[in-house]
Amino acid sequence: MSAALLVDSVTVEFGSFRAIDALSLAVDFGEVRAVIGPNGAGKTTLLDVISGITRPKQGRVIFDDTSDITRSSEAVIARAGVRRKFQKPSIFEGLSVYQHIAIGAQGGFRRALSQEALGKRVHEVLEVVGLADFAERPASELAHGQKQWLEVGTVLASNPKILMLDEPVAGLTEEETERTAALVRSLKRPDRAIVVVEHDMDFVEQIADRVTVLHEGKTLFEGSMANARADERVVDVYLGR
Ligand SMILES: Nc1ncnc2c1ncn2[C@@H]1O[C@H](COP(=O)(O)OP(=O)(O)OP(=O)(O)O)[C@@H](O)[C@H]1O
Repeated sequence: MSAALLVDSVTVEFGSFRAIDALSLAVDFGEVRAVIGPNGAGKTTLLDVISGITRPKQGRVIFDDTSDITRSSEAVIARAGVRRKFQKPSIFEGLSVYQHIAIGAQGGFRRALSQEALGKRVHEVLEVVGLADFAERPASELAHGQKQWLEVGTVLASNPKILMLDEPVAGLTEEETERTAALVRSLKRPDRAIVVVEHDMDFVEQIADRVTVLHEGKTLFEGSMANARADERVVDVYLGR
């Protein structure tokens, strides 16, 4: 199996503070990987490095086995198919749900889509994220959970190879969390890797094939969620608190 994403001995420093410390991590195509760990462990910084927002001091990020994206710009990385849903949904005032997804879809293809192809793509995505009945609504009128799904849809519309979700269920109700878990599972594909940062462990257990537990910028544990729960070090620094 080829690695969708290889983080190879990456170090990130902010001044004299080491947020990521010689971290290595490989995510396979077809996999849903959760990255968990206490506040400040370096999870968001890791996503920032992968998406080209933060430059590592050392190390490399390799996409799809061959493509070194360590020094690529955010735009180049996104165009290659490495996409991220940020923690806070970015909703454009005045644009409809449909228009949000359409913007996502147009960003994902090398050539502009025809109106027909675009409409088809947007409707497909609206179905997947459960917002088909809301297409013409102003996105700003959606409930918080629906905004999260809209943001997932906007990213999904570009057909990403690597889909990164930063805290997709923060602030969601139990029912919305269940729906989000079903949504994430439905996005699994043999040619896609999904990386999720989340603090809700029941959600993580439902979606993740494997979890990586970060602590102080290093990997403390990697394996199944069930084994993470049974790992004394993981319980000490994170799960037992
Ligand atoms: N731009 C920055 N400048 C200085 N320090 C930073 C910067 N970004 C992050 N840090 C620090 O790096 C460490 C890792 O932060 P990061 O946001 O990656 O943690 P996290 O695991 O995502 O935490 P949380 O679960 O709270 O989101 C923290 O101590 C944070 O204060």
